[in-house]
Amino acid sequence: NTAIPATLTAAAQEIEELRKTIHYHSHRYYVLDNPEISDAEFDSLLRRLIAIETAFPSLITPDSPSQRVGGVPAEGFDRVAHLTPMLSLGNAFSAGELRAFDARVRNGLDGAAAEYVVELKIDGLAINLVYQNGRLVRGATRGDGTYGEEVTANIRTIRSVPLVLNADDDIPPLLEVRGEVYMPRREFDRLNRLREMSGEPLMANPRNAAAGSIRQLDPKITAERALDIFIHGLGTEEGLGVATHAAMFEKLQRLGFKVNPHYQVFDNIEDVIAYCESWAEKRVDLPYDIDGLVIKVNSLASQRLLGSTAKDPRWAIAFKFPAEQAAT
Ligand SMILES: NC(=O)c1cc2c(N)ncc(C(N)=O)c2s1
Repeated sequence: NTAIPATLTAAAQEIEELRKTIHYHSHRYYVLDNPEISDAEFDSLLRRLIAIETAFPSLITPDSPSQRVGGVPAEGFDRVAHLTPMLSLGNAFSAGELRAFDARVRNGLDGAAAEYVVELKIDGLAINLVYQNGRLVRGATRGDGTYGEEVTANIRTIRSVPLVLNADDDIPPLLEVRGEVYMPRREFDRLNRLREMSGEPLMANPRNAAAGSIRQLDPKITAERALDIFIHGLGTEEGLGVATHAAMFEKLQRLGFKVNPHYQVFDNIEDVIAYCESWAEKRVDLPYDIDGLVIKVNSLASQRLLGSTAKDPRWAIAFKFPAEQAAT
């Protein structure tokens, strides 16, 4: 409980150091799930930052870790245009349909063999994030793919969303990324137990709960929900400098983004099929819901060659598990 700095300059200096330290430990805890300090030590750093910012409010910036707890409620959500439209995905429901997808891809690449990245399809809410010079400037829902709802204040409350990017690697001046916001099943159960005790209607499933939490007008309510995110795609970018989807994941992780660890690269569709089918059972052990897997051509140049239809990319497809039989 050392004294609050006496001057604005000293306060700005200590705030800058505190933000760097808090950002580092927040990344280790929420993104890497590998903290170096105790929760108590982390909380005391955050309390010190908030105390100094309270004494010097002119030093508060939107990307300060103190802003995670949510700002003032919004009247409504503005409509914003995504820099690059967010496409949907074609679906495959069988191994045969995946083989057909592979044949189309190889045909589109004049017979060249294709390398695929296979990722879990998170059952959450699609979100678009824009970073300018390494700072989060906007978060939006998918909407109709071209326009979405501006929910930046709510996105800032998600601890695994970096407010500033790690400077260890060269930071692209402009970066638009897509991900899936989800509610871990344990958090969903916790919230429903609270609702049960207070006689409120229960939430139907984690996906609806995540969507409802992101669409709260009051960010303080969003901040009380332990939402999480996995970043899985790129929109507009300047200077990212990667040639494959897998290299993009490595770069995004170095920049501080949370990427789902279960992605794998395969050089043939039979291995892709085996991996997809192995998750039909394994998924029950995950702390979040998935409704399938997403298969993407790994080479970004090949993705560009294959292009997209008005709706979906020709270089990606979802492998869907049979829908859960509704609990009767
Ligand atoms: N609609 C889409 O394009 C996607 C939707 C999803 C989703 N729900 N989860 C994961 C991924 C992924 N790993 O790419 C994608 S891609």
